Amino acid sequence: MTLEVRVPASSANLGPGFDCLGLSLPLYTTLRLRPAPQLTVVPQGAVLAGTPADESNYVYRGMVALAQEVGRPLPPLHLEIESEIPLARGLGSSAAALVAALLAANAVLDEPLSRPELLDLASRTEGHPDNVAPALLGGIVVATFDGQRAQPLRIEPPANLGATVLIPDFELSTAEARRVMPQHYSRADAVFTASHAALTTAALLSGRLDLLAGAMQDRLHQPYRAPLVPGLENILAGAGDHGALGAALSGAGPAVLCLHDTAQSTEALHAFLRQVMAEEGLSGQLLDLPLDRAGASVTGIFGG
Ligand SMILES: Nc1ncnc2c1ncn2[C@@H]1O[C@H](COP(=O)(O)OP(=O)(O)OP(=O)(O)O)[C@@H](O)[C@H]1O
Ligand SMILES: N[C@@H](CCO)C(=O)O
Repeated sequence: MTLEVRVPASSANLGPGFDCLGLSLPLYTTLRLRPAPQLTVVPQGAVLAGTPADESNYVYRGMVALAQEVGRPLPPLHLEIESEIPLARGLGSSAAALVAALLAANAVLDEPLSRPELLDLASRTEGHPDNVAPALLGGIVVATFDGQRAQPLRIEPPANLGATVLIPDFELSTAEARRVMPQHYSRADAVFTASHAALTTAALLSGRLDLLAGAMQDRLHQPYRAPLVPGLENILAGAGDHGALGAALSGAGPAVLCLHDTAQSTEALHAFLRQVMAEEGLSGQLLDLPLDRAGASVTGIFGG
């Protein structure tokens, strides 16, 4: 019998909610596992081509981290991993892989950790909760993290909230996109960003989508990351004039998230994004997606 864990992509920050706000998107990482005489790791499909097929695989390392946390060894396993989430694009591929690993190891070891403890461990491993919390819980999540414990609050997405995601063909690692950020900020930039993050969260919670364009402004990370993402400044400045409710760098980038009203056509927004891509010589894909509301799922049985 096989255990299957499926975890959605996520878009972190939503502009000003750096390291604390994110939403879940319906592209999935799927992990299937069963007992085996010895460890076998099989990455499947084009997205995971080139990822390690041994104990150094990120998913297996996540499983080992949970086993160490609870002081219990993992049995030998056969793991199959596949993913629809492009790597290092700002769509939470590492968070989905980690959450899948922790849920799988927890199931194999008879659930030693609760869901809140799993979120704490995932947040400690990633360093912030804004991808792992929506990956686990689905929907939109705001979360604090003190270095040990995360406090999430899940927000049910407004019914008509959709995402248009521009996914460039190039990779940008989160580590590199964090290196370009300053260590210190002016009080004015801190107040600007905190107030806009609070308004973004309140707008999402109350369904005031008309406030998002003004609310999703940030002075903490996007201005510093813009040189790494051709076209970002133009998209942030112009998406609202082409039907977007708000726009932001997705996670650490280079993907860009535009929120839209699903009752409205996204034709003008796509035309605008394609025009920016052409001006910048940028190749990539545009996807219209609903939000994922269910979060991670675990089905099947390990063993037997
Ligand atoms: N399913 C997977 N199997 C193996 N390694 C993976 C998998 N998913 C992600 N990774 C590893 O995580 C790296 C990407 O992590 P990174 O934090 O840089 O970007 P991201 O998670 O895609 O984007 P962001 O954190 O900005 O949303 C990949 O280059 C790869 O090493
Ligand atoms: N908040 C994180 C998300 C990406 O992992 C960042 O922007 O660096």
